[in-house]
Amino acid sequence: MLQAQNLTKKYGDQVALNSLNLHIKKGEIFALLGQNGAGKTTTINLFLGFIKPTEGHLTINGISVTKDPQRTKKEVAYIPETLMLYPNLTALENLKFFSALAGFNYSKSELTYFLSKVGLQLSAHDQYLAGYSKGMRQKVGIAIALAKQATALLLDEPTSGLDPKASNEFSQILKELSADGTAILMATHDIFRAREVATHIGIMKEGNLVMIIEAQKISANELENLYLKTV
Ligand SMILES: Nc1ncnc2c1ncn2[C@@H]1O[C@H](COP(=O)(O)OP(=O)(O)OP(=O)(O)O)[C@@H](O)[C@H]1O
Repeated sequence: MLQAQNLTKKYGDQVALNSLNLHIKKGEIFALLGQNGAGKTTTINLFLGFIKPTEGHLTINGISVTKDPQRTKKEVAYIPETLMLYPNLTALENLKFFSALAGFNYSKSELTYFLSKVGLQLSAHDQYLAGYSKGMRQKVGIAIALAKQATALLLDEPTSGLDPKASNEFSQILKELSADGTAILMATHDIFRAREVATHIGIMKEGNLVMIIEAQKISANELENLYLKTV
């Protein structure tokens, strides 16, 4: 689903990402861990087509991101740390707008279904986003991903600033999405959350993916120790 082969990004002499090989399959959640500047956001931005690789190839659902960016943009949904939604529109209006941009014209009951599926209570659907908490806005972001029928979801530090309950709820929604077949790539600094939600964890250091771990095979403590030894 999400595939990178020898993917490299350089800024002059600075190697932001060095020959990354990665394959995230349908239904997998891959969490990227690593210190500031390790190359996590660079990886996500390359998949989004925001930046171009210096070398290597990357595909989403078999489609080349560099050769056919318009098609790959339709395949992915993106949730950054701070989601850019319209504060003066309601959740329903935001969802209608962004799904229309992706070419979908949903009825109100379909839009309501998506917002309810991500755990937004009915009374909030008609409220302006200006009054939403960060956790509620992130849920609207996931609803947009659902409405877009995205095959892959990319997230950059999505739970940063969320309280533990909101973060837990968000993780449960990610698990449901992956169970429905979405491939998920997530950059995070939250080791505990990564172990809890991901199927695979990659540790990055200085532009290199130095280790891939199956999340179920390691405890949170072991992962933290491994991380501290590695970075
Ligand atoms: N536009 C740019 N010009 C020059 N160097 C850049 C640019 N963007 C990123 N870099 C460099 O690439 C490297 C990787 O950065 P990246 O943002 O991918 O790290 P990160 O792992 O996401 O870090 P953080 O945890 O702080 O978000 C860093 O050394 C960074 O300074």
